[in-house]
Amino acid sequence: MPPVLVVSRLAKTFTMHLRGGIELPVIANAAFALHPGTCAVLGGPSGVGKSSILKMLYGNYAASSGRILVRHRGGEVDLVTAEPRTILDLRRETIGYVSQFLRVVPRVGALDIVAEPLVERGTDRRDAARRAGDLLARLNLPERLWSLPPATFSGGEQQRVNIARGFITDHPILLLDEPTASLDAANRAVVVEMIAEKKRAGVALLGIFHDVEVRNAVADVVIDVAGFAPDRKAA
Ligand SMILES: Nc1ncnc2c1ncn2[C@@H]1O[C@H](COP(=O)(O)OP(=O)(O)OP(=O)(O)O)[C@@H](O)[C@H]1O
Repeated sequence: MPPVLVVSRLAKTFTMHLRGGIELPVIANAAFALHPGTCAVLGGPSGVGKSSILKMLYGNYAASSGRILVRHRGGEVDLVTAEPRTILDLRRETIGYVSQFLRVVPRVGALDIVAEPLVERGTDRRDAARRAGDLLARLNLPERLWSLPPATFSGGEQQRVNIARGFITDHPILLLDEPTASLDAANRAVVVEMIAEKKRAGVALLGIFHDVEVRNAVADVVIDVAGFAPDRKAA
């Protein structure tokens, strides 16, 4: 199967504008590809640039140079040079993202937060709510919490709402930033199973997992981000 996303010669240098413009090279020459039906994992020690890569792939951080070619609407888009509206369209249609923390919307209940991405894409509100409920039940979120805004939920409860929201759509590419960090063993196992289902559905996943057991259970390939480190002597 041809890849759905190809990264080549990707580099990121942060410029610290409030520190006299100090340049901090983090990634030089990253190269890898994501394939349908597989889960790749970004590996390497803390601070090596795993989150920075994930954020560039979602368009949150601008790359300094290189290419991120994504198969999108039957064509190909380079995320590095794409217009903001193209990036928004990519997020709508092609690239999903489960962040580490839920962005809580005041006064919106958990079930509606999970259903929202489907409603936005035109799914009937009742069907979307049913699918949201199925996911929340699967992730063991007590039904009495479904109508409440998650602001007061525990860290693990918020993370499960976030996972349900990220998994409810059918994006062909799914980025996962430590989705199991605050979960207990039972719920980690549910997420591992949900990732396996996405793979069977042909989704290409890329994630950061500090939990070794989860990583071993889901990873088809490990991308060693330390191999993309800039040459400090030359920098
Ligand atoms: N917005 C930013 N501005 C300046 N420096 C940044 C920014 N984001 C990340 N960095 C720096 O880039 C380097 C890589 O950070 P990043 O979060 O990508 O690493 P990581 O491999 O995901 O680490 P961890 O495993 O600890 O989460 C760090 O030295 C960090 O300080």
